Amino acid sequence: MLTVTAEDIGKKYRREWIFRHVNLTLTAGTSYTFVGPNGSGKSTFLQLISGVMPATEGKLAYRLGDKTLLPDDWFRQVNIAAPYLELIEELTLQELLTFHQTFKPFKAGMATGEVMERMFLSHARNKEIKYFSSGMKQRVKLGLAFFSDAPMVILDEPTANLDRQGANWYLDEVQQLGADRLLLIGSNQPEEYAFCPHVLSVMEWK
Ligand SMILES: Nc1ncnc2c1ncn2[C@@H]1O[C@H](COP(=O)(O)OP(=O)(O)OP(=O)(O)O)[C@@H](O)[C@H]1O
Repeated sequence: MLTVTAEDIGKKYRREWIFRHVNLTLTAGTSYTFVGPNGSGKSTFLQLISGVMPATEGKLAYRLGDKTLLPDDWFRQVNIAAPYLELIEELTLQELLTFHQTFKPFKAGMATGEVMERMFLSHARNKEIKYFSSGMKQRVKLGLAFFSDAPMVILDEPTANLDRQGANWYLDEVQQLGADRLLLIGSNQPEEYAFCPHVLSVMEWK
């Protein structure tokens, strides 16, 4: 089981502390949602937790069972879908999924065709991502996060750009993530995380 521990972490941009003295342990097998108004620090916190951005102070540790992982190995544990992460626009969907699989395989037994079906995007397999609508791109981002094989899934603003049908698809798939996963969500939309047992406000870290 994956455990991520934050010990007294804080993040400062220029002279402004976004949050400080954050202590928590996130354990696989459940989900956590981080809420707060625009600009409160949800995305910043999730980027710190995923290891893509360093904290200004404090310590972050990933443990798999009793083994502490080196930061270089953290990215293998994380699937992340977020507005600031771009897809490779020049590739077709088929090419993107094939490329993605070379560094992060899909869950056991899933081929690219099945992944496209689960995204409801099989009809667009030969279309370049740059010609996808914003909602189609969001389905690709979420699908990569749902169906790639890693113990932690981070979803920042998961239903951004999705229509009602897309939002229902998200709710259906997110609740099918394995019971051994660690799911982290950044959200301002209660319907995105109604199922989530742990809701934490980043405003409490100011
Ligand atoms: N690269 C950066 N340089 C300077 N300040 C930044 C940078 N990135 C974010 N900030 C600031 O950090 C604060 C937190 O931003 P963040 O994007 O984490 O908030 P958020 O809660 O995710 O907001 P939203 O709900 O609008 O997505 C904001 O005041 C923002 O202006």
